Amino acid sequence: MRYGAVTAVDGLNLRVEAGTVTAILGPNGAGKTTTIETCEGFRSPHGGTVRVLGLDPVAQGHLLRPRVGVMLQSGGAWSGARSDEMLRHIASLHAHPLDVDLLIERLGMGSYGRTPYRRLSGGQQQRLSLAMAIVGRPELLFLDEPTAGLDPAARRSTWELIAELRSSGVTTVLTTHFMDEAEALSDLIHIVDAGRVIASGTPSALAASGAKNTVRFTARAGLDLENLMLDLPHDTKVDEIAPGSYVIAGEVDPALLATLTAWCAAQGVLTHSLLVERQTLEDRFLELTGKALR
Ligand SMILES: Nc1ncnc2c1ncn2[C@@H]1O[C@H](COP(=O)(O)OP(=O)(O)OP(=O)(O)O)[C@@H](O)[C@H]1O
Repeated sequence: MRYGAVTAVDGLNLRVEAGTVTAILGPNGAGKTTTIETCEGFRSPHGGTVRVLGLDPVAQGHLLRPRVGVMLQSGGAWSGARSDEMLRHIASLHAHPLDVDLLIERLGMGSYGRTPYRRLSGGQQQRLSLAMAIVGRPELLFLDEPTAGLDPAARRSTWELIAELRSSGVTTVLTTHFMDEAEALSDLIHIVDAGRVIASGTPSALAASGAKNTVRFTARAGLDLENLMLDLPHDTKVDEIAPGSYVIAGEVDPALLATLTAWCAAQGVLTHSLLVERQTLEDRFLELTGKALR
């Protein structure tokens, strides 16, 4: 997919299994929204093949739209329409919509049902957009940053809703910048950068796939680390990052801990604290995509 001279998505391969939640993560400008909008049929790809529920989203959009729910990153609603009116209108376009009153109650939208869309807060607009995406009982949901701007309670209730939809067989593809959200909700995560998928896996497998875990310990300053390294596996790194504060990076397993404590005992060193830190999904994300701002 190109915008003039900018190639936004380039050779991106991605397959989503029915009934699962898939999260697409990536830095700003990575091509997530472009990918989703191409799957929704809003953009015609300049190359490659896109099939959604077996259909071409552009040529067969009329067959696809009734089966798909879409929550855009912003907009998608008439600025002057009241939120309850809008939701009822969208519901009326579907053959078997959800009960609108129940949905309004479920998403806590009752207090602002008569407020025009343009006067809603950012979080209220988000909730209305989510309601509009699911009111038609879609088989497949595309949610572009569904919880951006939501307060913590609304965020959690959105998570619960997505999990319930999954239990009832709905397939969801979402983008997010919240790593905890991707971890909590998704069966599979794809990390996208510069228009390509650069890593895929379950949340736990992805987090565990990169640089190794670390051990931090404190003890007296100035330990003979070269001597310690002789006992540790050769690809292990040991640093004294501040006087008396040490970090070991490498394949952290029970054998490494046993070696470390045995070495300390032999040297007469008492550790004051010893902590094994697991790499998080966010650590892995930053490792893959870099820490520089774009
Ligand atoms: N309408 C457009 N016209 C020109 N360039 C665009 C347009 N939309 C997106 N781009 C460019 O395409 C690239 C991918 O943008 P896209 O919105 O898909 O990224 P994203 O991963 O969704 O980012 P974000 O996390 O910031 O939402 C960026 O370089 C962006 O500047």
